[in-house]
Amino acid sequence: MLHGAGGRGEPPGGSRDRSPRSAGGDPVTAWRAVVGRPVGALCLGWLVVVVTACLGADLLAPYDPQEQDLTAVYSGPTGAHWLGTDQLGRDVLSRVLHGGQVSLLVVGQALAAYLVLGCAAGVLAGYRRGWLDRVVLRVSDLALSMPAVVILLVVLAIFPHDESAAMVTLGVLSAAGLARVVRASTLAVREEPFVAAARVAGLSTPKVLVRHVLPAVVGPVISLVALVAGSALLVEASLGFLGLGVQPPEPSWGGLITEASQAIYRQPWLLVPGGGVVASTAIACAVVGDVLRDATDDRTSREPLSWRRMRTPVVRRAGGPADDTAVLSVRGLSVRLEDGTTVVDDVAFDVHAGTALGLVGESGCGKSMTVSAVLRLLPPGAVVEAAEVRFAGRDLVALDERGMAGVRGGGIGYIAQDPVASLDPLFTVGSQLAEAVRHHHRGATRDEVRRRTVDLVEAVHLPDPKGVLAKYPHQLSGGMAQRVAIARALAGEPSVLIADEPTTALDVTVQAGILDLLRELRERTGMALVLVTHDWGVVADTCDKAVVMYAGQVVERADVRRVFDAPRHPYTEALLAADPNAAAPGARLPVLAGAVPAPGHWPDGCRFAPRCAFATAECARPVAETVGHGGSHRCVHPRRDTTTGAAR
Ligand SMILES: Nc1ncnc2c1ncn2[C@@H]1O[C@H](COP(=O)(O)OP(=O)(O)OP(=O)(O)O)[C@@H](O)[C@H]1O
Repeated sequence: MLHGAGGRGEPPGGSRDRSPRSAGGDPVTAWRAVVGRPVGALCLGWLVVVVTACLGADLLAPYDPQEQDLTAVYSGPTGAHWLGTDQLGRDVLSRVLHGGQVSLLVVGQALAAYLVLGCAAGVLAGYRRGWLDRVVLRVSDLALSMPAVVILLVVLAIFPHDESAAMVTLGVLSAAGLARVVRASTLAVREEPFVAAARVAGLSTPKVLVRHVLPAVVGPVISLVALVAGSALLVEASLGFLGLGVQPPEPSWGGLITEASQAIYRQPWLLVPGGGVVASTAIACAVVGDVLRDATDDRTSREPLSWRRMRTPVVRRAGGPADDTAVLSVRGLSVRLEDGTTVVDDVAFDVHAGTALGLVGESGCGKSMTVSAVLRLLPPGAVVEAAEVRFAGRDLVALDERGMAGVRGGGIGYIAQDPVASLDPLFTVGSQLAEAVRHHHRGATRDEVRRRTVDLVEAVHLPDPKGVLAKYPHQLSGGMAQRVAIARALAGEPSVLIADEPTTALDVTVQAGILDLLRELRERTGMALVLVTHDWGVVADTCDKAVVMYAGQVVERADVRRVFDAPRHPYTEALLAADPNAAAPGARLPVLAGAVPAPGHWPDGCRFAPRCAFATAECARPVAETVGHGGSHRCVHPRRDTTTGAAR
């Protein structure tokens, strides 16, 4: 049966632009990717030449495909017959071109059935769910389990030599695979806020499907169609070769191969034109499909910060020495994007084994970029500069890409902002956890991998581990998905776990459960935690130290208790005052007016000055970090240190 392959990949690590439209669903981008790769362009060019030549056979073929010349049988290539002649002296080039018309027509019929049925069933099942979804899944299971060749033989027994009937049947049977892929893409896109918004806006279901859902699945579909076209062509040629398809003297590519095989000792050359055109066209379809799949694969193109886009260059710069007692110590870390804007500026922090560090700040302050820079998982074109990133005694700045690949997941685990989006909708939890276990425990037996996946699910306290392993990501609640994401991050037994907003999308009770789990894992394994958050409640509950970021810089760093009791930077103070967790019932919640300036528009002096109630002319000068009393701040008018009484 003809199945398109779905690529597998490591989980994405980023958070920006989750729209499936950018998930490689854009056909223009996909075709550009094909043309941009020499092998893709070559194969696409070959397909265009073959299809055009066959469609224009009436004009291009030098002879009538049936015209015989018994004085020139088995002639081999000559000036008059470029590809030679066959046993009846017929021109082989003309027969290849006309035969291609027949073969491509029936392949086209198979693809039409494949596309119409696969897309319609997949979109309706994924969008409507319920009984329709169950029926489509059962029917596709049935179709996938049926031996396609036997069914084709039955169809050809009922409709002798009717290649169209056989190929349409093939398309229908193969559509089961497409329906499943389209269903999975539709399931993902139907939960997108823009689809919900379209529904709320009153768009009818067909309009929502055509305008919002179908465009998102176009990318995977065209790559599958190209892959399936190659396989269908081979099936058509095989039917012709077996004498079950188009009958002589009508030319077809399969028939040409049969005729050539009968004259293999007399004129071996004859096998080259027929066999060559079938093989090269099928290979070209497969290569184009493969390149398209790479270009449209969610897992490679969805996230700018994906695990696959990890060739972020790193440049060493001058800066203070790392703290050797910390498991992760960062000094002078900056991130510059492709357009030259700096989004993270000279950040430093330390995390010790068994402790938790909270990276706090408003949205856009550079928290996610900072942790992504440590892992070197940044958007294409971004550059990391660092004096030192020391992890477990190793200098990560000196590591090449191979070395970093070993650190990711194994040494430093990462949990992305959106746990559901980081799980592949096409595979069960079990297969995704097993993939992570196999990656980190090379050589583990099947039983060991299975045991370890169950252990991981148990470690994150998910009830009924076997049931959970059999589930697909869309069957998990947000809290379950987050626990699965944590389990997968634990597969490599990391010594540092970075969690980017691990509780943002969860309700309060589930949030508390996840934080308890992270705390318990830290205590049990001695792993260090870095939590990226804008929620002071998470910092208070889970962290030992806090690093407050504003406009790409660290503005304050101290023990959590100290930050809560006596914040030194006015930004920290204002952020704490605006924290709803600490608000007095009935009292108005103070609001921090204004917004974080965008990168590239940062003031020269203190970046917080335009929003600061205590700013003076002094603040227009660059402000250095002041270190002391177990912390640091970057302010010329720090708030009173109530723990010592010092104004500065
Ligand atoms: N892929 C990207 N391309 C261009 N700019 C980006 C990209 N990702 C982030 N930025 C910019 O970098 C800056 C820092 O973003 P970052 O995501 O690190 O902030 P954050 O503090 O983690 O915010 P949030 O809590 O919203 O994730 C922002 O101004 C953001 O617009």
